[in-house]
Amino acid sequence: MGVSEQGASPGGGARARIDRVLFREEALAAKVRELAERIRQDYAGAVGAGAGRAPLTVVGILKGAFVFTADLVRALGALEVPLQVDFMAVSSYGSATQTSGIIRILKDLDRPIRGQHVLLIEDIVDTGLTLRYLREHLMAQDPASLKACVLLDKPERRVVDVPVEYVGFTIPDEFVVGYGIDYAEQFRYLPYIACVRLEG
Ligand SMILES: O=P(O)(O)OC[C@H]1O[C@H](OP(=O)(O)OP(=O)(O)O)[C@H](O)[C@@H]1O
Ligand code: HPA
Ligand SMILES: [Mg+2]
Repeated sequence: MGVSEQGASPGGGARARIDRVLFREEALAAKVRELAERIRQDYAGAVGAGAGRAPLTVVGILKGAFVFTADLVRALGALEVPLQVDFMAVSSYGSATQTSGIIRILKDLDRPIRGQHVLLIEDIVDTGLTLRYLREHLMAQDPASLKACVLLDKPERRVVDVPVEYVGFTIPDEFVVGYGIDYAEQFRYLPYIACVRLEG
């Protein structure tokens, strides 16, 4: 496994090196299947067409959640959960390991979500600022329901309270990369999740 990968940051951040693997590909795949099964059970009878039902729209948050979203929607599809996929792109970290605290919407939803069940998909909840912002933004559009599914939860760094209905793994206060998650745009392509060590 390429745990000694190394790269200079094009975004001007420190050099970064993969330190240790937290979750291997197999562990991530098993967690995705487990989350999909929980979601299937919770939404049974509520999504799709027919009396008392509403469509389910999964909203993947780019860029960090692009891999998780792709895997989760396919796991839900394998369980025959009908859904539509939309994306938002937001950013607040730039090339740093500390949030700027300013969340910028780079891309909003393509289609209205009014009256639909919305499942927001995030890679990580850290300070909670991004998720809180997104929940408020989506709730203002009057969905039938709104839940969040987050692969990684780093509770030690939380600065705002925000509900998270589905959590994959709880992790310690370390900067992580891989499986869509970056440091200064590096390492998103790694099939595993690892801690990164900054040098210089
Ligand atoms: O809980 P928070 O402290 O707000 O941090 C979590 C957010 O930070 C990262 O996104 P980032 O802004 O780096 O953009 P990206 O998804 O394009 O990598 C991550 O993907 C989450 O969206
Ligand atoms: O640990 C992290 N890694 C990458 N991006 C992040 N955004 C919030 N926390 C993290
Ligand atoms: Mg993100």
